[in-house]
Amino acid sequence: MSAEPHSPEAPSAASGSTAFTSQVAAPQTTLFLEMQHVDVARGENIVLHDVSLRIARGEQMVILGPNGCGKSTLIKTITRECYPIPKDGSCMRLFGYDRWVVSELRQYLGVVEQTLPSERTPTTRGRDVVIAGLLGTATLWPHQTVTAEMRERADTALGLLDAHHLAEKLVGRMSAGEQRRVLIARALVHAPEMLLLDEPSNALDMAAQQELREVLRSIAGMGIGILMVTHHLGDILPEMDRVLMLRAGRIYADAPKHDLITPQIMADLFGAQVEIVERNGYLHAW
Ligand SMILES: Nc1ncnc2c1ncn2[C@@H]1O[C@H](COP(=O)(O)OP(=O)(O)OP(=O)(O)O)[C@@H](O)[C@H]1O
Repeated sequence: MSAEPHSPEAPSAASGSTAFTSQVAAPQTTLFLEMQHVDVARGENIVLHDVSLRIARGEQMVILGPNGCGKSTLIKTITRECYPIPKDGSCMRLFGYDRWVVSELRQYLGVVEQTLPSERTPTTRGRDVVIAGLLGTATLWPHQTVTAEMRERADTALGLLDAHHLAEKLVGRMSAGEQRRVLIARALVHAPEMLLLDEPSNALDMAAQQELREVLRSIAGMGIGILMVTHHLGDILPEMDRVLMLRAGRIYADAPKHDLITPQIMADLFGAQVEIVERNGYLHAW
Protein backbone atom coordinates (compact mmCIF):
# COMPACT_ATOMS: atom_id res chain seq x y z
CA MET A 1 0.00 0.00 0.00
CA SER A 2 1.78 3.07 -1.20
CA ALA A 3 -0.50 6.08 -0.98
CA GLU A 4 -0.04 8.49 1.88
CA PRO A 5 -2.67 8.78 4.59
CA HIS A 6 -5.10 11.52 3.73
CA SER A 7 -4.36 14.74 5.59
CA PRO A 8 -6.43 17.52 4.15
CA GLU A 9 -4.98 20.94 3.74
CA ALA A 10 -6.50 24.09 5.17
CA PRO A 11 -10.21 24.45 4.48
CA SER A 12 -10.98 25.82 1.05
CA ALA A 13 -12.43 29.20 0.24
CA ALA A 14 -15.87 27.76 0.92
CA SER A 15 -15.15 27.68 4.64
CA GLY A 16 -16.76 30.61 6.38
CA SER A 17 -19.05 31.21 3.45
CA THR A 18 -22.28 29.44 2.72
CA ALA A 19 -21.23 28.30 -0.76
CA PHE A 20 -22.40 24.79 -1.52
CA THR A 21 -18.97 23.34 -1.95
CA SER A 22 -16.89 20.76 -0.14
CA GLN A 23 -14.76 22.11 2.71
CA VAL A 24 -11.83 19.76 2.19
CA ALA A 25 -9.10 20.23 -0.42
CA ALA A 26 -9.71 18.13 -3.52
CA PRO A 27 -7.64 14.96 -4.01
CA GLN A 28 -5.45 14.80 -7.11
CA THR A 29 -6.77 11.75 -8.92
CA THR A 30 -9.34 10.91 -11.56
CA LEU A 31 -10.42 7.77 -9.70
CA PHE A 32 -13.07 7.56 -7.02
CA LEU A 33 -12.35 3.91 -6.26
CA GLU A 34 -9.54 1.53 -7.00
CA MET A 35 -9.66 -2.03 -5.67
CA GLN A 36 -7.15 -4.71 -6.55
CA HIS A 37 -7.66 -8.33 -5.51
CA VAL A 38 -9.71 -7.40 -2.46
CA ASP A 39 -11.20 -10.03 -0.13
CA VAL A 40 -13.66 -9.01 2.59
CA ALA A 41 -14.98 -11.12 5.46
CA ARG A 42 -18.25 -10.83 7.39
CA GLY A 43 -18.03 -12.78 10.63
CA GLU A 44 -16.12 -16.01 10.00
CA ASN A 45 -16.66 -16.09 6.24
CA ILE A 46 -15.03 -14.39 3.29
CA VAL A 47 -17.95 -12.94 1.36
CA LEU A 48 -16.14 -10.84 -1.26
CA HIS A 49 -13.44 -12.66 -3.22
CA ASP A 50 -10.65 -11.14 -5.28
CA VAL A 51 -12.56 -8.01 -6.28
CA SER A 52 -10.70 -5.72 -8.68
CA LEU A 53 -12.60 -2.62 -9.66
CA ARG A 54 -12.05 0.96 -10.79
CA ILE A 55 -14.67 3.67 -10.70
CA ALA A 56 -13.98 7.18 -11.97
CA ARG A 57 -14.92 10.31 -10.05
CA GLY A 58 -18.38 11.42 -11.10
CA GLU A 59 -19.28 8.09 -12.71
CA GLN A 60 -22.88 6.91 -12.42
CA MET A 61 -23.34 3.16 -12.17
CA VAL A 62 -25.40 0.40 -10.68
CA ILE A 63 -24.62 -2.86 -8.86
CA LEU A 64 -26.91 -5.84 -9.49
CA GLY A 65 -26.89 -9.37 -8.15
CA PRO A 66 -28.94 -11.95 -6.27
CA ASN A 67 -29.59 -11.86 -2.52
CA GLY A 68 -26.50 -12.45 -0.45
CA CYS A 69 -24.02 -12.01 -3.32
CA GLY A 70 -22.13 -9.25 -1.49
CA LYS A 71 -23.56 -5.98 -2.87
CA SER A 72 -24.05 -4.34 0.53
CA THR A 73 -20.69 -5.64 1.70
CA LEU A 74 -19.06 -3.92 -1.26
CA ILE A 75 -20.83 -0.67 -0.35
CA LYS A 76 -19.84 -1.08 3.32
CA THR A 77 -16.25 -1.67 2.28
CA ILE A 78 -16.31 1.64 0.45
CA THR A 79 -17.88 3.42 3.44
CA ARG A 80 -15.30 1.83 5.77
CA GLU A 81 -17.81 -0.24 7.73
CA CYS A 82 -16.11 -3.42 6.45
CA TYR A 83 -12.39 -3.78 5.76
CA PRO A 84 -10.37 -5.67 3.14
CA ILE A 85 -8.33 -8.57 4.46
CA PRO A 86 -4.67 -7.48 4.25
CA LYS A 87 -2.73 -9.59 1.75
CA ASP A 88 0.12 -9.18 -0.70
CA GLY A 89 -0.93 -7.67 -4.01
CA SER A 90 -4.19 -6.31 -2.64
CA CYS A 91 -5.03 -2.63 -2.33
CA MET A 92 -7.99 -0.35 -2.03
CA ARG A 93 -7.93 3.39 -2.55
CA LEU A 94 -10.63 6.00 -2.35
CA PHE A 95 -9.92 9.22 -4.20
CA GLY A 96 -6.30 8.07 -4.42
CA TYR A 97 -5.75 7.43 -0.71
CA ASP A 98 -5.69 4.08 1.04
CA ARG A 99 -6.33 5.53 4.50
CA TRP A 100 -9.02 7.98 5.46
CA VAL A 101 -10.47 9.60 8.53
CA VAL A 102 -14.09 8.62 8.01
CA SER A 103 -15.42 12.08 8.91
CA GLU A 104 -13.20 13.57 6.18
CA LEU A 105 -14.27 10.96 3.68
CA ARG A 106 -17.86 12.11 4.21
CA GLN A 107 -16.94 15.44 2.61
CA TYR A 108 -16.53 13.60 -0.69
CA LEU A 109 -18.77 10.62 -0.31
CA GLY A 110 -22.43 11.02 0.59
CA VAL A 111 -24.05 7.87 1.93
CA VAL A 112 -27.83 7.72 1.71
CA GLU A 113 -29.03 5.84 4.77
CA GLN A 114 -32.14 3.70 4.49
CA THR A 115 -33.97 4.90 7.56
CA LEU A 116 -34.16 8.04 9.60
CA PRO A 117 -32.75 7.99 13.10
CA SER A 118 -35.42 6.77 15.49
CA GLU A 119 -34.38 9.13 18.30
CA ARG A 120 -36.22 12.35 19.01
CA THR A 121 -38.69 11.91 16.15
CA PRO A 122 -41.43 13.87 17.97
CA THR A 123 -39.23 16.98 17.95
CA THR A 124 -36.90 16.46 14.95
CA ARG A 125 -37.67 18.34 11.77
CA GLY A 126 -36.38 17.74 8.27
CA ARG A 127 -33.76 20.47 8.50
CA ASP A 128 -32.47 19.02 11.81
CA VAL A 129 -31.76 15.65 10.16
CA VAL A 130 -29.80 17.35 7.41
CA ILE A 131 -27.83 19.55 9.84
CA ALA A 132 -27.06 16.48 11.97
CA GLY A 133 -25.41 15.06 8.84
CA LEU A 134 -22.99 18.00 8.94
CA LEU A 135 -22.24 17.24 12.58
CA GLY A 136 -21.83 13.51 11.94
CA THR A 137 -24.62 12.55 14.33
CA ALA A 138 -27.85 10.65 13.77
CA THR A 139 -30.00 13.50 15.01
CA LEU A 140 -29.62 16.93 16.59
CA TRP A 141 -29.19 17.00 20.34
CA PRO A 142 -29.86 20.03 22.59
CA HIS A 143 -26.18 20.47 23.52
CA GLN A 144 -25.12 20.83 19.87
CA THR A 145 -24.47 24.29 18.47
CA VAL A 146 -26.04 25.04 15.12
CA THR A 147 -24.67 28.00 13.22
CA ALA A 148 -26.43 30.10 10.62
CA GLU A 149 -24.04 28.67 8.03
CA MET A 150 -25.06 25.10 8.90
CA ARG A 151 -28.72 26.03 8.58
CA GLU A 152 -28.03 27.63 5.23
CA ARG A 153 -26.12 24.59 3.94
CA ALA A 154 -28.97 22.34 5.04
CA ASP A 155 -31.52 24.54 3.31
CA THR A 156 -29.39 24.57 0.15
CA ALA A 157 -29.26 20.75 0.16
CA LEU A 158 -33.03 20.55 0.70
CA GLY A 159 -33.52 23.12 -2.07
CA LEU A 160 -31.52 21.00 -4.53
CA LEU A 161 -34.19 18.34 -4.07
CA ASP A 162 -37.15 20.75 -4.13
CA ALA A 163 -37.70 19.86 -0.50
CA HIS A 164 -37.81 23.26 1.21
CA HIS A 165 -41.28 22.36 2.43
CA LEU A 166 -39.79 19.51 4.49
CA ALA A 167 -37.40 21.73 6.45
CA GLU A 168 -39.93 22.43 9.21
CA LYS A 169 -41.91 19.21 8.94
CA LEU A 170 -41.57 16.74 11.82
CA VAL A 171 -39.86 13.59 10.54
CA GLY A 172 -42.31 11.41 12.46
CA ARG A 173 -45.08 12.81 10.26
CA MET A 174 -43.30 12.36 6.91
CA SER A 175 -44.23 9.75 4.31
CA ALA A 176 -41.58 7.18 3.35
CA GLY A 177 -40.92 9.15 0.15
CA GLU A 178 -40.47 12.42 2.05
CA GLN A 179 -38.14 10.71 4.52
CA ARG A 180 -36.03 9.33 1.67
CA ARG A 181 -35.78 12.83 0.19
CA VAL A 182 -34.57 14.21 3.53
CA LEU A 183 -32.01 11.39 3.79
CA ILE A 184 -30.71 12.21 0.32
CA ALA A 185 -30.44 15.89 1.30
CA ARG A 186 -28.54 14.78 4.42
CA ALA A 187 -26.12 12.81 2.24
CA LEU A 188 -25.70 15.83 -0.05
CA VAL A 189 -25.14 18.41 2.68
CA HIS A 190 -21.34 18.15 2.47
CA ALA A 191 -21.56 18.71 -1.31
CA PRO A 192 -19.98 15.31 -2.00
CA GLU A 193 -18.69 14.20 -5.39
CA MET A 194 -20.16 10.73 -5.13
CA LEU A 195 -23.41 9.45 -3.69
CA LEU A 196 -23.85 5.85 -2.49
CA LEU A 197 -27.31 4.34 -2.33
CA ASP A 198 -28.17 0.81 -1.19
CA GLU A 199 -31.62 -0.23 -2.44
CA PRO A 200 -33.03 3.31 -2.33
CA SER A 201 -36.49 2.41 -3.65
CA ASN A 202 -37.20 -0.16 -0.94
CA ALA A 203 -40.48 0.42 0.87
CA LEU A 204 -41.53 3.20 -1.50
CA ASP A 205 -44.89 3.13 -3.26
CA MET A 206 -45.07 3.77 -7.01
CA ALA A 207 -45.46 7.54 -6.72
CA ALA A 208 -42.55 7.76 -4.28
CA GLN A 209 -40.41 5.57 -6.57
CA GLN A 210 -41.10 7.91 -9.47
CA GLU A 211 -40.28 10.87 -7.26
CA LEU A 212 -37.02 9.23 -6.20
CA ARG A 213 -36.02 8.67 -9.83
CA GLU A 214 -36.63 12.32 -10.65
CA VAL A 215 -34.57 13.37 -7.63
CA LEU A 216 -31.71 11.06 -8.65
CA ARG A 217 -31.88 12.29 -12.23
CA SER A 218 -31.51 15.87 -11.06
CA ILE A 219 -28.52 14.83 -8.92
CA ALA A 220 -26.99 13.03 -11.90
CA GLY A 221 -27.57 16.19 -13.94
CA MET A 222 -25.50 18.14 -11.41
CA GLY A 223 -22.52 15.93 -12.27
CA ILE A 224 -22.51 14.13 -8.92
CA GLY A 225 -21.40 10.52 -9.23
CA ILE A 226 -23.86 7.82 -8.20
CA LEU A 227 -23.14 4.27 -7.11
CA MET A 228 -26.39 2.44 -6.48
CA VAL A 229 -27.26 -1.07 -5.40
CA THR A 230 -30.72 -2.14 -6.47
CA HIS A 231 -32.97 -5.13 -7.14
CA HIS A 232 -35.19 -3.10 -9.46
CA LEU A 233 -34.16 -2.48 -13.04
CA GLY A 234 -36.54 0.48 -13.03
CA ASP A 235 -34.18 2.24 -10.60
CA ILE A 236 -31.46 2.38 -13.25
CA LEU A 237 -31.48 5.92 -14.55
CA PRO A 238 -31.24 6.45 -18.30
CA GLU A 239 -27.98 8.31 -17.52
CA MET A 240 -26.43 5.20 -15.96
CA ASP A 241 -24.63 3.10 -18.49
CA ARG A 242 -22.27 0.93 -16.49
CA VAL A 243 -23.53 -2.14 -14.67
CA LEU A 244 -21.52 -4.23 -12.24
CA MET A 245 -22.91 -7.70 -11.62
CA LEU A 246 -21.90 -9.73 -8.57
CA ARG A 247 -22.45 -13.41 -8.00
CA ALA A 248 -21.42 -15.35 -4.91
CA GLY A 249 -19.04 -12.61 -3.78
CA ARG A 250 -17.22 -12.26 -7.11
CA ILE A 251 -17.51 -9.88 -10.02
CA TYR A 252 -19.57 -11.71 -12.60
CA ALA A 253 -19.62 -8.92 -15.20
CA ASP A 254 -18.82 -5.24 -15.56
CA ALA A 255 -20.02 -3.68 -18.82
CA PRO A 256 -22.52 -1.28 -20.44
CA LYS A 257 -26.11 -2.02 -19.42
CA HIS A 258 -27.35 -2.88 -22.88
CA ASP A 259 -24.72 -5.62 -23.11
CA LEU A 260 -25.56 -7.11 -19.72
CA ILE A 261 -29.24 -6.63 -19.10
CA THR A 262 -30.46 -9.31 -21.46
CA PRO A 263 -32.84 -12.20 -20.74
CA GLN A 264 -29.96 -14.71 -21.06
CA ILE A 265 -27.57 -12.96 -18.71
CA MET A 266 -30.29 -12.12 -16.18
CA ALA A 267 -31.40 -15.77 -16.22
CA ASP A 268 -27.85 -16.91 -15.63
CA LEU A 269 -27.28 -14.38 -12.83
CA PHE A 270 -30.61 -14.65 -11.02
CA GLY A 271 -31.76 -18.11 -12.07
CA ALA A 272 -35.09 -16.69 -13.28
CA GLN A 273 -36.52 -16.33 -16.78
CA VAL A 274 -37.40 -12.70 -17.44
CA GLU A 275 -38.40 -10.51 -20.30
CA ILE A 276 -36.80 -7.10 -20.58
CA VAL A 277 -38.39 -4.02 -22.08
CA GLU A 278 -37.12 -0.50 -22.39
CA ARG A 279 -39.37 2.53 -22.14
CA ASN A 280 -38.31 6.18 -22.03
CA GLY A 281 -34.77 5.13 -21.26
CA TYR A 282 -35.79 2.91 -18.33
CA LEU A 283 -35.49 -0.87 -18.32
CA HIS A 284 -38.10 -3.15 -16.81
CA ALA A 285 -38.15 -6.90 -16.22
CA TRP A 286 -40.95 -9.31 -15.54
N1 LIG B 1 -23.20 -8.93 9.83
C1 LIG B 1 -22.92 -10.06 9.16
N2 LIG B 1 -22.28 -11.08 9.76
C2 LIG B 1 -21.97 -12.21 9.08
N3 LIG B 1 -22.30 -12.42 7.79
C3 LIG B 1 -22.95 -11.43 7.15
C4 LIG B 1 -23.29 -10.20 7.80
N4 LIG B 1 -23.93 -9.43 6.90
C5 LIG B 1 -23.98 -10.11 5.76
N5 LIG B 1 -23.40 -11.32 5.90
C6 LIG B 1 -23.26 -12.34 4.87
O1 LIG B 1 -22.44 -11.82 3.85
C7 LIG B 1 -22.89 -12.25 2.57
C8 LIG B 1 -23.11 -11.03 1.68
O2 LIG B 1 -24.15 -10.26 2.26
P1 LIG B 1 -24.58 -8.86 1.66
O3 LIG B 1 -25.56 -8.26 2.61
O4 LIG B 1 -23.39 -8.09 1.30
O5 LIG B 1 -25.31 -9.32 0.33
P2 LIG B 1 -26.32 -8.51 -0.62
O6 LIG B 1 -25.96 -8.88 -2.01
O7 LIG B 1 -26.31 -7.07 -0.26
O8 LIG B 1 -27.70 -9.18 -0.22
P3 LIG B 1 -29.21 -8.62 -0.33
O9 LIG B 1 -29.49 -8.45 -1.78
O10 LIG B 1 -30.01 -9.71 0.26
O11 LIG B 1 -29.27 -7.34 0.45
C9 LIG B 1 -24.15 -13.08 2.80
O12 LIG B 1 -23.79 -14.43 2.80
C10 LIG B 1 -24.59 -12.65 4.18
O13 LIG B 1 -25.26 -13.71 4.84
